[in-house]
Amino acid sequence: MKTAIVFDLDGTLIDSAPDIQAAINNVMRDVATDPFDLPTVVSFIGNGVPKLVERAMQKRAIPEYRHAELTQMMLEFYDANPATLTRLYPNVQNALLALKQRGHPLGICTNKPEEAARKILSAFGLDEFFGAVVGGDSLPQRKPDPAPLHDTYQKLGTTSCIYVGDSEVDAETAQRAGLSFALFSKGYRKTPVEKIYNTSVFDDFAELPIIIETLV
Ligand SMILES: O=C(O)COP(=O)(O)O
Ligand SMILES: [Mg+2]
Repeated sequence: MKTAIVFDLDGTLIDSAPDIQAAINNVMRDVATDPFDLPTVVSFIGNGVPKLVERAMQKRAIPEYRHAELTQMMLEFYDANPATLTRLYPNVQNALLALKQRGHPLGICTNKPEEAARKILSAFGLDEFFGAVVGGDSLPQRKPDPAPLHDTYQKLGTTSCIYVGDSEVDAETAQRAGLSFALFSKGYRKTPVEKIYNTSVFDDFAELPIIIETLV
């Protein structure tokens, strides 16, 4: 069996921050507090929706007891418009096609809720590329716990896997899973590339198929 290539979603295949910003700012409007600019929202992304809401609440000094309610609100706003302002990064489609044609099983391992992830993939016509989609709410554990990543490539029927992601969380997940990690440098990371665990770094998806061939 060929090596599985598993991808993170937010900040890796898709630039989704503008839709996430719109949803969290709808929540902020409903609780009568100020909206967030895009860089601030980007700094909240990476550990899933409940954590994003927690970070937003801390910034606006909203009392903790409202967390479940505001998380539910966020999920509803986001689910209504998960792919309105979201864009694929350049050359993603061709890279997926090239990897698929070479026989690599492809999967998604994201901290985004699974249903939203599936909706976005289908909105961009990418759903048929992926044999497994594991979200932040698919298992009791979420990244950086390695369990969702192990689950993704096991669902693809392989034992070898390369993870492709954009963040510190993805790097830690791959490292804890004992896997190679290709870091997309143009996503939502907060730390210099040199300080993030990786086996390879790329800034354009046109380079990815070649990088993968050197790693397998
Ligand atoms: O939902 C998040 O916070 C991050 O999602 P990702 O794992 O696809 O980057
Ligand atoms: Mg990401």
